[in-house]
Amino acid sequence: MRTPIIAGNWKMHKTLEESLELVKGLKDEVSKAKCQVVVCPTFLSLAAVVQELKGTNIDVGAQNMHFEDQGAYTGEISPVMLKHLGVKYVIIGHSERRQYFAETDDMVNKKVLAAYKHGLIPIVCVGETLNERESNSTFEIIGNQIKKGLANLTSEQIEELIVAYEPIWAIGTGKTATAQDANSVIKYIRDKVAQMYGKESAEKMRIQYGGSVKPSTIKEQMAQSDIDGALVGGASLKVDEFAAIVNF
Ligand SMILES: O=C(CO)COP(=O)(O)O
Repeated sequence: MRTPIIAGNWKMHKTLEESLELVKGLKDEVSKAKCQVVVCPTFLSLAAVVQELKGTNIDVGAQNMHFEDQGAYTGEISPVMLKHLGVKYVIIGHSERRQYFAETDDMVNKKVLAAYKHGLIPIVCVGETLNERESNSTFEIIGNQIKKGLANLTSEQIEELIVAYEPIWAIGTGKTATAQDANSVIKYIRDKVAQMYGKESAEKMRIQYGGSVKPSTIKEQMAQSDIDGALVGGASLKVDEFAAIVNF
């Protein structure tokens, strides 16, 4: 049995004060959640949010990081820095990073390896554009992202890793993939990983769905055979909505 994991990706939202207000509100509301709960604030709020959530059932993740330990990379944050803060997860290869900051599968792979080097658990995002979906290349695109992004890992690392399947056309648009469609792509991801690392490890790996997840969509999504959680954007910015999702 895979324990469900639901994470909030706050993207570039919330000042430090607003971040603290959100997690203070969330603490009690999600204390009885049956899934693992993660929030991913901006870098500037990470330290304070980690402190505020000590002793609660909410873990903290970062939204990105560099793959080097340190160096002349102006404006970047390293895995060492995240680990020292008490951050547990890191989102890698979000489609917005790929689209606006030119992240490639090769960089994604370097970041995944760097995350493990420093004891962080990666949440690796994959997903197809609307064009790719309409030209029937979803499986090919996702297959390549998985093959390249998850190269050179051990089966133990795969068992800990989290993949987030986020169809790009469903992000922030209010359109969700049907739960059945999402489940079939997620099953494909699991098969692909099974080819690379064996069925046993692939069965342990958790795969989230992301893209306009709301309180009204989560139940059906979580009822699917292979969907093990959600990566939530917009709806993770409000206490009542994120709490309703997590307590699905
Ligand atoms: O990109 C997402 C989470 O990483 C999804 O965002 P929305 O839930 O706002 O569509």
